[in-house]
Formats: sequence, structure tokens, C-alpha cells
Amino acid sequence: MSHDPETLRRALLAALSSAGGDAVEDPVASGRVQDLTVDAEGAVRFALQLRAADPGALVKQLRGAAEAVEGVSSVKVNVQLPRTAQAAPAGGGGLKAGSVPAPTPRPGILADTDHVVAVSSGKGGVGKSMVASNLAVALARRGLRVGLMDADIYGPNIPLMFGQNDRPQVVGEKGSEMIQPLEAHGVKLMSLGFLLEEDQPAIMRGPLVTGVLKQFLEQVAWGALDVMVVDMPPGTGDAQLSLVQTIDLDGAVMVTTPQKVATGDVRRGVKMFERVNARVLGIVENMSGFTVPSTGEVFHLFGQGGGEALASELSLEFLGSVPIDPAVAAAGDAGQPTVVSAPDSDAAKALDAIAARVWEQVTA
Ligand SMILES: Nc1ncnc2c1ncn2[C@@H]1O[C@H](COP(=O)(O)OP(=O)(O)OP(=O)(O)O)[C@@H](O)[C@H]1O
Repeated sequence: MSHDPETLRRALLAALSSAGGDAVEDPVASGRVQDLTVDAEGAVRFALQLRAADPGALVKQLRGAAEAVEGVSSVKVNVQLPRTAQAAPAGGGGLKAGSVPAPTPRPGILADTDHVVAVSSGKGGVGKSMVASNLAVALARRGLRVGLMDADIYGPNIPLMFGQNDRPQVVGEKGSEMIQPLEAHGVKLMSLGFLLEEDQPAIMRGPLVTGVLKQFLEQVAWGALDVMVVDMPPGTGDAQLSLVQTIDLDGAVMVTTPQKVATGDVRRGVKMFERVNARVLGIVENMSGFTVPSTGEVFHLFGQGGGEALASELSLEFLGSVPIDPAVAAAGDAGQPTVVSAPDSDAAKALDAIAARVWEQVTA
């Protein structure tokens, strides 16, 4: 049965108006639902401007209400997060002239994923997996459909950070089986760590790495996602380069610590992304300083300001800094990313603001 787009539009606006319930001001009347379009096939798109006070489930509720309208075949919500003071852009706005690839439909791999963001670092141990995990969970808590792929197959940390070590299920007919991602804290997860024995090291050569990851991307039943976060292998070698070429990124977040040596590695990482025309969204400085809880005194154990200086030198956006916080390490070990385990900590607030800014950048 075909539906007149204008009738459908009216039905949609009515459904969206009341979808948030009493706790939320009517999202249509308040002008936060924008650019609603319906095509002849019943494919619906609209933008939703979130506010800081909105419940995390609001996007889901609105999407569900739209999907329930008769005649609607699919729903895409372009979620716009509230601006955060902490994540105000600095430096050159994150873009290098000429390095932005034209937006192209994602062919085959991740066809149902709107945006793909890689989290990368020039070297190991700087907190890349920690940033990737918290980024994914922070975005999921704002109602987005989020996937997290642990592509750090040399040391897959994501299962530990999410407290997950079950083996994923394989579903579907013989010959077209798909791996079902696990889910924790609202994020769909896949990691080579789920498929390896605990003490089995994942030592592979470059081409094998790419093969395994490509298979991951093709054979995992991710479903429709607003954003996929990819925890990249550390370093800037061939494996990383070919992975970047395989996944058609929206952009990369570079994680560094404040030391000089670490910023040198990031420089190489940024060059790698530029070589394949992938956009670098900006730089996150992790382990920026330690505040003594009893005195408030701050110790810059690993130096100070390296990430910000590097961002400005490379004309990249400085996305924010995450302090050293024992709660961050404890959260990782306890299987709960910090934005869940200690949401009021400075580290969690910084990570949440970074997530909001990253989303703003990929949807701008
Ligand atoms: N801001 C922080 N405060 C305290 N501990 C942190 C912080 N950031 C990271 N850590 C801890 O440092 C360790 C390394 O972090 P993580 O595994 O995220 O780094 P990585 O760059 O992904 O490392 P690898 O290269 O091994 O994958 C973890 O134990 C993590 O909990």
C-alpha cells in the first residue's frame, strides 16, 4: 500500500510530538525536530537537536515512534548533540585543506553504518582503547546506535574493558553465517579477543591482519548503526594503513600523552591518515596530570601541554585532555568504562565532552 507523503508527514509529526512522554517538552513544537523528509518509499529522515537534560532514551523513543507509523519503511535520525563548553574548537578546526574525502555511500562493508570513527595512537599504552571505549559508551548513552570494533588485534583490550569474555554466537543459514556482536553498556562489540583463547597471543603479519579485520567487518551482523568506533592497532605501519583503506573512515581521533616522544609518534600517525586522504578529527591528550584528592595539587607526571601544542602546530583541533585518574584504571579492570563507573569524575566529563565534539564533527 502506498501512502501520500504529506499525510505520512503529518502522522509522523503527531507521533514524534508525543513520543518523549511528559518528561520532555514536545520535540516538534519546540523546533527540535527539523528537516523531516519522507520519500515515496516511506524512508524517513529528520534531525533531532538534543539538550543536555534529555533522557538517554529519547532518540530511541523518537525513532521507535516514527518506525511505528504505518507506511514508514525506514528511519534515519541525524542526532545533534548539545554543545559543551569544554569541547569548544581550538586550533585550525580539525581540517587540512584538500584532505577531506567527498562523502560517498559506504559500499558493501558497513553499508548500514552512518559514520565510522577510528581511534588511533602512534604508539602503545597511551590509553587508546580507554578513549575508544568511553567514546562509544558516551555516544550510546546519548541514544545513538553504536558499534565498537576492537581492531587492536595485537592486544585486544576491549573484552576486558567491557567485562565481556563470552564467545559470540554464529547465526544464519549454512554458507551465509554471521557473527552476532556482543552487547554491553548499550554498545555492540566485536573483538578478536572474543575469538581467541585467553593466553593465545594474536601475533600476525600485516596481510593476515587486514584479512582478519576485513572478515570481521563483513561477517559481523552489526545491524543499522549511527556510528562505529574502531579501536585501531597502535603504530603507523602497513597493517594500520591498509585497515584505514579498507574501512572508509569519516575521521580519526589521535590519542597521545603529553610527553615529547609521544607527540612525535602522533605526527607520524597524522601523516599516515593524510596519505590516504582520511580526515583527522583532532587530538586527545591522555594522562594529562594528576590531582591529589586531599590537597587539590596537580602533578604533571608526564609533562604538560604537549597535545595542545601539537594540535596547534599541525592545525588540528585539540579535542580535550583526560587527567590521570585511578578511577580510569580501576574502571578498565572492572569491565565498566569510566563514563559509566564514575560519571562525575573529571576524566568522565572530559571523555563525554570529547565524544560530543567528535559527533558534532562527523555530522557537521
Ligand atoms: N587517564 C588515565 N588514568 C589512569 N589510568 C589510565 C588512563 N588512561 C589509561 N589508563 C590505563 O592505562 C592502561 C593502558 O590503557 P589502554 O589499554 O587504553 O592503552 P592503549 O593505548 O590502548 O594500549 P595498547 O597499545 O596496549 O592497546 C590501562 O590499564 C588503562 O586503564
